Amino acid sequence: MVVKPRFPSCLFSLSFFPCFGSLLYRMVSMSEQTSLQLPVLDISQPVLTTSLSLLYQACKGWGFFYITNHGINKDLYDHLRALAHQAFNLPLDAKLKIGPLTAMGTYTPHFIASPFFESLRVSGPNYLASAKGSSDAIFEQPNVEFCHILQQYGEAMVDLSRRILAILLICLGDGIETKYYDSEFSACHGYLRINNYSRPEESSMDEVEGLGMHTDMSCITILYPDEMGGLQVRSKEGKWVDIMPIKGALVVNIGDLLQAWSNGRLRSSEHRVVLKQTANRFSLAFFWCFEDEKVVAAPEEVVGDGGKRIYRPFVCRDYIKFRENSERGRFDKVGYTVDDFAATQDA
Ligand SMILES: O=C(O)CCC(=O)C(=O)O
Ligand SMILES: [Fe+2]
Repeated sequence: MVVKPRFPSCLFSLSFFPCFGSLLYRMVSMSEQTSLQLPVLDISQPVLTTSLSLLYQACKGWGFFYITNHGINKDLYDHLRALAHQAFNLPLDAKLKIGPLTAMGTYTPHFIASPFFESLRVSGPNYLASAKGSSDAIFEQPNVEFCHILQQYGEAMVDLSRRILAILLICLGDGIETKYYDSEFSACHGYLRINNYSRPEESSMDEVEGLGMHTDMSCITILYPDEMGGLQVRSKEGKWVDIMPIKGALVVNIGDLLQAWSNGRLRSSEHRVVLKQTANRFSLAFFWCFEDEKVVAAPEEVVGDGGKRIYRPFVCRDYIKFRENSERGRFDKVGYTVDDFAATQDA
């Protein structure tokens, strides 16, 4: 049987790739070795009902999966990477002209999240205006190419986010997508974080944390990963497992807002980035979020008959403020999550 969600192009088929955690081989004994199998959704193909249950299992267990045939080609990514490289290579005082927090964009310098990480944020819905604000602040000449490519990438991510979200709602049960997609998710907005990682050549450490353990404050995150790898997810038992990059695939993960909205049925997992090589690492993380004033509350049908509500309803903005106040300058520590903010005694 084929399920037809509202966006015809969001139909998908699914396969599995085994992902063996190479780091894990050094960290745990042989008997504890874990191999992680995450579903790979071909987002251009019809969705089979059997595939939905496999996807749901992955989202419940790990909160991560891959998508292919997503329409973002490697040339676009390479081009964006080259242009972003020019921006990150500018002197610090030029980059600081963007932020830390301006209406247009945000630049996060080294030593905020980690000594090895800096990032540039481009916000929607007008990705062109946001990119232009940053670009005009840092480049001496207008950089039209940089702005247009960020606009193209941002808009493509919005479209993908909507399609992925519709599929995830279908996973949550009959009629959930039809009843709640428009009423709950139509005012969602997104932003792109361009992540640039570098570690010093002279470090004697085998590996360093490029981005400390955290959960994402999104409904979903779409990641264009670096082919060198380094992304790791924390299992429920607390073990770190590699999310290996797959050629041509994007990585999707569930964020805190969807975990709360789904009453914990979709998992927002802790993850981090480890740097094993001295080469520059680059990733594009797109966060699809509820609007600030949204009251996040799991609907009755999602909680299920006789189910207990494990989060109290909360305003999205209040959670973001809680996270910002709790985590400033301490990204390297165990971050707070939506559980710390809104879990009820039934959690
Ligand atoms: O760079 C990566 O692979 C992951 C980045 C990430 O987790 C984030 O930006 O929230
Ligand atoms: Fe993340």
